[in-house]
Amino acid sequence: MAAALTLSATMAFAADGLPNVTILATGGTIAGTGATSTTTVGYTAAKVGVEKLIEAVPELKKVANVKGEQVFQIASENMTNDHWLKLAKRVNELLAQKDVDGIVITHGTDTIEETAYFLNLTVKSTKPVVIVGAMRPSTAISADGPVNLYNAVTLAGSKDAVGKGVLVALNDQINAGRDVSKTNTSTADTFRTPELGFLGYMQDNRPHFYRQVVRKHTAEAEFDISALDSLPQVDIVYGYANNNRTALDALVKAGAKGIVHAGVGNGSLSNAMKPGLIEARKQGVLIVRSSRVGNGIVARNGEANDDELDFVASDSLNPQKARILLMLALTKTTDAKAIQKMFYTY
Ligand SMILES: NC(=O)CC[C@H](N)C(=O)O
Repeated sequence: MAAALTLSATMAFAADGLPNVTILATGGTIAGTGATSTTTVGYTAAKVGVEKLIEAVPELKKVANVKGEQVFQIASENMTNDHWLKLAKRVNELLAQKDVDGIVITHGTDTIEETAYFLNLTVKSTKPVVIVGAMRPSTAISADGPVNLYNAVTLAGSKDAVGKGVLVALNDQINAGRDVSKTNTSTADTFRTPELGFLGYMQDNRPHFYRQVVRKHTAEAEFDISALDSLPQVDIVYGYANNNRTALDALVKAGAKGIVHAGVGNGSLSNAMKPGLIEARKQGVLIVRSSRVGNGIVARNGEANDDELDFVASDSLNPQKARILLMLALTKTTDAKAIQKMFYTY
C-alpha cells in the first residue's frame, strides 16, 4: 500500500515540468489585515481570500502550477474537530487525484501544531502536505506571509518532501508536524522543535533535509476518518500547585470519553487530582498522563503506576497533541494497553 502510494506520487511529479500544488486556505494571520503597515498586534485575522494570497506572490508561478481553494476562513483558535474532519477529507480527495502532487494549507498559527498532527495521522498519501502561516498580517511592513507561502509551495512541490509526513514550514525552517510547537506568542521564529530539532531549511528555492521522523504517519497510520462525522470527546485538565479536581469532574460529567492530564514535571498527579482520575477510569474514561513541561518523555509507570491504574503515558507528545492521538485511538479501541502501544507508535 505504502509502496504503491510512493510510486504514484513519484510518477505524478515526473509527468510535467512543474508540480501541481493546491493551496487550501483556512484563515489566520497570513490572511490578516491591520489598520496600518505598522500594526502587528490588534489586527484582524482571516480576511484575505486565497486568490489574493496567491496574487500577492507572483513568484509562485515559477515553482508550481498553483490552484487555490478557500476551505474555511477562521482564526485558528476557533478550529474544531469538525473543521479537521472536513480538511482531512478534502486533502485525501485531492491527493488521490493524479493531477495533484502536493498540498499547502494556509492556517492561523495558534493551532497549526494540532492541525499538523491530526493530518499527520489521517492523511492517506505520501505526497507532501505542508502547513504554513504567518506572524505578521498581510498589510504589515516585512510581512512574513509571502515568503512563507513561497517556501511552502516550493516544499509541497518537491520530491524531497514525499513520505516525510505532514510538515510545517515557516521562517525558512521545515519542522515535523508531529513534534513542532508554537513557542513564542508573537515572534516570527516561534515554530520550533526545541529538543528533537527541526528537519531542514528552505533555501535557494529548494528544501535541504537533514533528518526525518521515525514514528509512523500518513500512509502508514491506521486511522481512517473517511466515514466519520464526529470524534470522541477528549479534554485536557491542567496540573499546577494547589490544583483540585473540580474541572476534571465537570468534564467527566459532561461526557468526556478521554482525559489528557497535563501534569507538572514528568506527568505527576497531585493527591487532590489522582482520586478523580482513578474514579473517571473506573467509569470507562481513558486517562493519558502528559506534561505541561512541553519537552521530554512522560515515562510509563514513572510518576504513577500506569499498569495498576490502567492509565496511558503520553511518551513525548505534549497535551494538545496527546489529545488528538487519544481521540483517534478511541475511534479504534477503548483498551488502554492498545492505546499505550499507539502512543509508542505515532
Ligand atoms: N499568527 C497567527 O496566525 C495568529 C492569529 C490567530 N490567533 C490564529 O491563530 O488564526
